[in-house]
Amino acid sequence: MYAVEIKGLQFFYLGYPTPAITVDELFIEKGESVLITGRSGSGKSTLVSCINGIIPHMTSGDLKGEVYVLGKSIKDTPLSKLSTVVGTVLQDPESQVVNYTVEEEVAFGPENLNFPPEQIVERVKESMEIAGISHLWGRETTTLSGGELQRTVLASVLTMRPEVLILDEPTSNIDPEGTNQIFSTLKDLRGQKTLIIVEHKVERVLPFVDRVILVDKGKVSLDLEKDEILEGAETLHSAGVEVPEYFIYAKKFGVKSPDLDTVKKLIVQNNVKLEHPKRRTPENKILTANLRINVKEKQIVDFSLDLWEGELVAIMGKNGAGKTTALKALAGILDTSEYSITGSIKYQGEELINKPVWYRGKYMIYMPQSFDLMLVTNQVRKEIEYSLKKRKVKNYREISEKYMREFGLFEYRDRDPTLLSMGERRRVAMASVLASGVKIMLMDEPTSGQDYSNKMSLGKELRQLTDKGYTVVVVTHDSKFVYDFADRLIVISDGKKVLEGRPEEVFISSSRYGINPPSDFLLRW
Ligand SMILES: Nc1ncnc2c1ncn2[C@@H]1O[C@H](COP(=O)(O)OP(=O)(O)OP(=O)(O)O)[C@@H](O)[C@H]1O
Ligand SMILES: Nc1ncnc2c1ncn2[C@@H]1O[C@H](COP(=O)(O)OP(=O)(O)OP(=O)(O)O)[C@@H](O)[C@H]1O
Repeated sequence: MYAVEIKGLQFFYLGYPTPAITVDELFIEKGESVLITGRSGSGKSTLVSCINGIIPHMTSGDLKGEVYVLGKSIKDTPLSKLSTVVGTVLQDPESQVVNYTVEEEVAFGPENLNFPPEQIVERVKESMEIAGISHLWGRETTTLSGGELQRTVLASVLTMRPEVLILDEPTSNIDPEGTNQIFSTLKDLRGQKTLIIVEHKVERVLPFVDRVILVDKGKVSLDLEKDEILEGAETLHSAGVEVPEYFIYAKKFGVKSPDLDTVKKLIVQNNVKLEHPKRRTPENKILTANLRINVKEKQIVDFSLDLWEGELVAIMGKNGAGKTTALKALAGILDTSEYSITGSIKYQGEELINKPVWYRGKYMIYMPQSFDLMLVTNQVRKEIEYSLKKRKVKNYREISEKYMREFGLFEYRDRDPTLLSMGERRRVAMASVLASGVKIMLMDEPTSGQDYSNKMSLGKELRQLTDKGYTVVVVTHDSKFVYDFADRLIVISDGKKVLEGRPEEVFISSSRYGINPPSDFLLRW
């Protein structure tokens, strides 16, 4: 029996004439680990929704063909039954968490199925251990960091002991070291578990899978054994998937398997010159901050930060290191009834530590991972004018037009921003932030869940902003993005700054803090 068997599948979302996914035949063996990759919107999530039964049980549309999971037809099996054989960790963990404490959340599935209490406790302990969150027993789910939340969802799926486990972009919020630990553990369960991992970043997941499937424009366009990956490198790259540079060189040099050391030797032998990306050294320091943040007597951040005009600074660190808390404290949006914040935040000499958020908003703003949370109106034009009017800018119509043109939004000026693509929504949010007059953008994980081309556009847009003198701080787990675009990298561990410098300087010793250097850096080092 196959773990997954698909024949003649087509799915049409309600009201759409073309199918979002078409698969003639696809078989996944029991115990196999498969990576499903492809650019944003290619149909990956639609495909996995047809495997876990979200389609057709929770999504309206027309499903043609057959999908069997461990012999059960997804059409004829209710979701409550399917959830015991196939578990899914979604990209957006917040939407999946419903309980007050971590252990309640993890126990939720087996409790609903009326398992005996001793069995529930045993399963909860086991899955919290696998997900690396045993220390979070008793914690309220609303106080968790993004990565801790994603691990909680993973544990809650594992308690059902599903034979097929689907992870939709599991590395988007989990730090690289954590991702490796989780995948290694899951791989040890081989033979018992079938793993289906949806991910844009092939390199991250490749060590843990047997097979790579590319979905492009709603169809499976490559289905390769891991050893054949180089044959598909260019196809993957042109389908918008992030493929490391050494794969492309390996293919050029006729190397059979993508081995970084072999490729490095050949680069030297062939006299290929590879440089690090250009960094800039800005001159005007604009901000000096020292922050100590406590919650319930426990110090979670003790951090100093200097910022210069026109630079792009990246902050990296393990899950729970204190990155989000530090950014929110700078912007003045941490709830002071819960967190105690002391220290100093000086913007061009002016002390802001006791100033309210609206006042600091003149200089800096916190942008959450989901830009959508920042959109307040139903028209692109109004969105940008709103920021200008708040600042009482008189010629707001003219200036808003200027911003819309700059951000390539003019043709969408009358559209509802929430109905635009992710890239377009991001540009609306950035334009309205700049229209509000800020000089420093504090961006929390803007690279998370973005495909390669979206990340490249984001990097280029941020570069254009820094060229104009804006300062951008980006919290991210994506070391390739940092290597490609940041001028400076700061690593935080346990709330403290432990490394700082140009990305290529920091990556030399970042592994000890759980940050794996990107292979593009290693190729040049
Ligand atoms: N509920 C829906 N109703 C209508 N169309 C949808 C719905 N969900 C997805 N689509 C469309 O189906 C196509 C495939 O989307 P899907 O979410 O499967 O892509 P994806 O490869 O998983 O993308 P991402 O990497 O961004 O998650 C896209 O064009 C998308 O706009
Ligand atoms: N209200 C709270 N009560 C207890 N602990 C808290 C509270 N708020 C934050 N923490 C803890 O403080 C630490 C820092 O959290 P923060 O969200 O800043 O981490 P992060 O570095 O942004 O992590 P991630 O990469 O997972 O998003 C975490 O261990 C978190 O659990």
